[in-house]
Amino acid sequence: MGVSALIFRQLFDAASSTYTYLLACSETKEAILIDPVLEQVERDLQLIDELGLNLVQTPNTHCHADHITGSGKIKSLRPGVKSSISANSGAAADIQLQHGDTIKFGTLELRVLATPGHTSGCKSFYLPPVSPGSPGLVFTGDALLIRGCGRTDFQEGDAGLLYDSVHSKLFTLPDDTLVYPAHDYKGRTCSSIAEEKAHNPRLSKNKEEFVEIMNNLGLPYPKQIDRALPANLKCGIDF
Ligand SMILES: N[C@@H](CCC(=O)N[C@@H](CSS)C(=O)NCC(=O)O)C(=O)O
Ligand SMILES: [Fe+2]
Repeated sequence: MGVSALIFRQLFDAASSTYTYLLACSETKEAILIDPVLEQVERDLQLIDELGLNLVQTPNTHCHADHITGSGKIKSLRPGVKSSISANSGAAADIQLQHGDTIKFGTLELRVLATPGHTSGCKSFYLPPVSPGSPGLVFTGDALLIRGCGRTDFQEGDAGLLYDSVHSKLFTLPDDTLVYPAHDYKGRTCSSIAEEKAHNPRLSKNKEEFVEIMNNLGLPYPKQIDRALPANLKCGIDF
């Protein structure tokens, strides 16, 4: 399998600072779209069509609190597409993901890793190296952000659990694994496991210090939370 086996695009929603990821198998053209955003569905489907891809699934890393998922709208426009999210997110989806599952697209597959703590249903998606010497990719949702992590003050948040998830499931991946988060608020696009182990100002601390930091973030609630959470429990239908 060569490097060109993977087609990969990182897409951005400026209103919520959310990253959506398009991954496709270059051999079969089967594609998945991780964490689509409702307001960007037309843009993303246009790109998929322009690249000649066949979208099969829209995996969500978790039940988002700051924006509405595009999964429901995509399903209404492309009835063959399946939505997916963690089984213990409480959210409706065609496929309920569990730790250890795989998400297949053509000859490639993502491994589902349970990384709870920001929410109890948070999952990360790991794509092992597609060719010898190339790095794996991990899509970390809000569990691990670049030089940060998801907040733990709502949606079943649990700072100690998040620390254990990141250290046991993400920091044990190969150091050169590229980290692609669900958000960045400072214009950064990508990191690596080695970088985050060394320089993440929260997660490089010990667990006690981490919990203390997380309990004192003092962040305002996301602006769209009251609209986003009920909609995302219904696969992104806005009431
Ligand atoms: N200002 C934004 C929301 C910012 C925010 O709370 N982001 C979340 C991820 S979305 S649930 C978070 O976990 N942030 C951690 C951090 O350290 O910033 C809005 O109003 O939407
Ligand atoms: Fe979140």
